[in-house]
Amino acid sequence: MKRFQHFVPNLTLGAPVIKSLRKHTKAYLDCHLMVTNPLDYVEPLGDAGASGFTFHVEVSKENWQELVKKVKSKGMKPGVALRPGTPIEEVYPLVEGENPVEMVLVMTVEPGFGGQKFMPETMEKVCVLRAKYPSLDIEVDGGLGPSTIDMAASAGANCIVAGSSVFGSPEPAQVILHMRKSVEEVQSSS
Ligand SMILES: O=C(CO)[C@@H](O)[C@H](O)COP(=O)(O)O
Repeated sequence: MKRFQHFVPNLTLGAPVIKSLRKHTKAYLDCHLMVTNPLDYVEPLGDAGASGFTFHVEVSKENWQELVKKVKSKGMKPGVALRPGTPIEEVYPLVEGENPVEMVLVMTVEPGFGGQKFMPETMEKVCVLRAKYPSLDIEVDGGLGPSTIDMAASAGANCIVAGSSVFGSPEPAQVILHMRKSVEEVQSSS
């Protein structure tokens, strides 16, 4: 097994992958930086054509303002992510600051691996955020699929990250459609 990122700065899915994808698509390329030093990746990812740059609040308490400024200056949308055990209050200053993040990613599993079980207790954070910030983009990531999407959508999440449920399905388009509908239904009823 090879471990990248700390001894060397490479990421398995880093700027070279984004650069290659960008040649073939105009799609929104959402990058979630599960690293301790996100600042080091702003320039390479921006130059490669990333659309969104989400860093973790747990590692950015000292420099989030600088990070947000730099991310915006590279034409990307700044987001902040938090682990299941991190209190939601920690992101408030980043949403309410002079130069705010534009998306909050509430992790619904411990970051690191696909295929984990959705943690329903994280939905309380989504509800609190949605009540406080009606127009904020709220993303959820981990264990999302047809059996969990309604919980996330009704809590107020509007950006859904899904791996196993989509790529493990014989009908990925149907799974995406199902999740999209669930989010749209909540949006049209509120
Ligand atoms: O990488 C992580 C968590 O860090 C995963 O949560 C994937 O982003 C989504 O995978 P599934 O949970 O949908 O398999």
